[in-house]
Amino acid sequence: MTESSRGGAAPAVRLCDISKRFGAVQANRAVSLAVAPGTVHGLVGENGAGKSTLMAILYGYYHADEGHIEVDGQRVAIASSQQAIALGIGMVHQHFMLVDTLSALDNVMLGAEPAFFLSRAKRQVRQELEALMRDTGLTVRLDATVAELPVGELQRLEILKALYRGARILILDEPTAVLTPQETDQLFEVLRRLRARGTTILLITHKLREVMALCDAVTVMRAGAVIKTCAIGDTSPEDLAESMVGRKVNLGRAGGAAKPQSDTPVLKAEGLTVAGDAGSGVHLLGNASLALRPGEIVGVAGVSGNGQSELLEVLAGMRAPDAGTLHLAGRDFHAAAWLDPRTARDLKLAHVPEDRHALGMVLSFPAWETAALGYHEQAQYRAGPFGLGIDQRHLRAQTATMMEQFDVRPRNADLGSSKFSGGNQQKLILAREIGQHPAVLLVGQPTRGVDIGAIEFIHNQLRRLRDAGCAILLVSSELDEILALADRVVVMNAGRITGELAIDECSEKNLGLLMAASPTHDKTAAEAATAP
Ligand SMILES: Nc1ncnc2c1ncn2[C@@H]1O[C@H](COP(=O)(O)OP(=O)(O)OP(=O)(O)O)[C@@H](O)[C@H]1O
Repeated sequence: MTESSRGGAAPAVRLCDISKRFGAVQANRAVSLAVAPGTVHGLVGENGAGKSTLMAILYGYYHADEGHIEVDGQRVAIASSQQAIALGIGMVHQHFMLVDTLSALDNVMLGAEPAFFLSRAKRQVRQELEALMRDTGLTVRLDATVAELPVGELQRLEILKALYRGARILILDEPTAVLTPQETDQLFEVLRRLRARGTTILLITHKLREVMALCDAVTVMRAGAVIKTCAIGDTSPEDLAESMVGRKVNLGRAGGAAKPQSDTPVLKAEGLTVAGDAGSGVHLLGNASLALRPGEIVGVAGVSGNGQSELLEVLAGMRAPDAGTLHLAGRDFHAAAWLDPRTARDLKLAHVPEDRHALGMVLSFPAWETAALGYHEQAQYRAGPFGLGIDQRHLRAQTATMMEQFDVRPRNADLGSSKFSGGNQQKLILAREIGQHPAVLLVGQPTRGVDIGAIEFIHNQLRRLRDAGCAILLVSSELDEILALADRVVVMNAGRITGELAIDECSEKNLGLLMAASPTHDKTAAEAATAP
C-alpha cells in the first residue's frame, strides 16, 4: 500500500515528475510520489537531497520548473501557501512561524483570512480550538504568550493552527529534531490519533527509528531524485540507511574509552552558578564543577533545558556566571571578570553552538564568511594597508578546502549561508571550528538535523580531534550519540551535575535514571544508577 491507497481511493497527494533547479543546483529531479490518504509517509534522504524543496513546492512556497501536483485525484495549481491551505495542506516548518509577544490563541487567528473570523467571535474560536485539542491530544495553553511556551508546546500550537485552518494533509519538516524523547513520544501519540481521524501526514526526518515506529510507507531521496518508495514492512533501518547514502553506515561505538593524554585538566570549572529570573529562587546552573583533560570526550547527558545550554554559554565566554571560577589554558577567570569569546578563541577554545542559525553563522553572509566567522581578525585573514581589509582570495580558497574535507554540498564558497541545507550548514561550522586545531572544543548538538552519513563522518572527525589531544565537551540530547562518542559522561538535571559515569558503566537505563533523579538526592540517585 505505497502507491495508491486504502480502499481504492485516489492518493491524497500525488507529485508527478517534479523538477526544480536553483542556479547550478538541481534540487529536485523528476520526482514522482503518491501518498495514500490517512497514512503517515516518511521522506528520508541525505542533507541536500531535496526533501524540503519538494515539500516547499507542495506548500506553494516554491514553484516547480516542471511537473504537476494532484490532490485527492484532482490536478491543482499551488502558486502560494494560501492556495495550499485552501486545498487543505498545512506545513509545520523546522523554525516556527509564530509571534513571540502574542498569545497562542492570537497566533492561531493571526494571518488567517479576516472574513474567516468575522463570522466567529474570539470566544467561539477558543471553544472550537478546545474541542480540537480534546480530539487530537494537542494540548496548548491558549492564553500563554508564545515566548512563555516550551518548544514541544509551540510545535503542538503550529499543528493546531494548521488543523484549525482545515489541513487534511500535514507536512512536518524534522519535527523531532528539537524535542526531548518525552515530547517525541507525545507528538507520535498525536500523529497516530490524527492518522486515525483520516489526516494524511508527510514526515521529513533523519531518524530512521522514527520512520520504522510511525510511518506506513517511506520514500528515499538522493541528489534530488527518488531512489525508492516502499511499505514500511518491506524495509529496515539498515536498508534505508544504505539506500540514502549508497553504502553501509556504522553509527556505533568504535572501541572502549580513550585514556586522557595527561591528568592535568586543560579546562577546570568550579561552582558555576547562573541564577534564574529574579525572585524565582531557581538556578539555571547550580554549583556545576567539571574538568576536561586533553584527549578525552566528556559527554553531557540530560533532558534538554536542564542547564546544558547555560553550561556551554558560560564555558564559551558568551555569558558570565553569577558565581564560579574557570581555569583555562593556564589562566584563571572569576565571575566578576569572566572570559569573553575572543579571549576564549585566543586560548584555543572552540565552540560549535547548539543553535547554529542564531549563534553559529550569519545567514545572509556567503559561505566563505561563515567559514571564518569569529576568526576573521586573525592576521592570516587580513589584507591591504595595515591589514584593514579581509583577504577574500585566501578565505575563498580555504573555504573550498574545508568544503572538500567536510563534504559540504554544494561546493560553492560564494553561496549564501542560508541557501545550504541544515546539515551542510552544520558541517561548515564544524569545519571552521575543528580547522582551528583547538585545545578544547565545546560542541552542542553536533548532529541535529544531520543525515546519517554525515553523522558517521562528524563522529569520526570528533574522535580524530580527541585522538590528536583535544579535550571535547559534548552536549547532546541524543543518548545514542553520547554512548557512541563519550569516554565519560556527566548527567545534568535541574541545572546541577547529578552524576558522573565512566563510559563502560553507562547504559540507556542508568543514564535515564540519573537524568530523572531529583538533584537534592544526588548521591542516592548516582548510587542507584550504578548499582548492579
Ligand atoms: N533558495 C535556495 N537557493 C539556492 N539553493 C537552494 C535553495 N534552497 C535549497 N537549495 C539547494 O537545493 C538542494 C536541496 O536542498 P533541500 O533543503 O531541499 O535539501 P534537504 O533534503 O531538505 O536537506 P536537509 O536534510 O539538510 O534539510 C541543496 O543543495 C540546497 O543547497
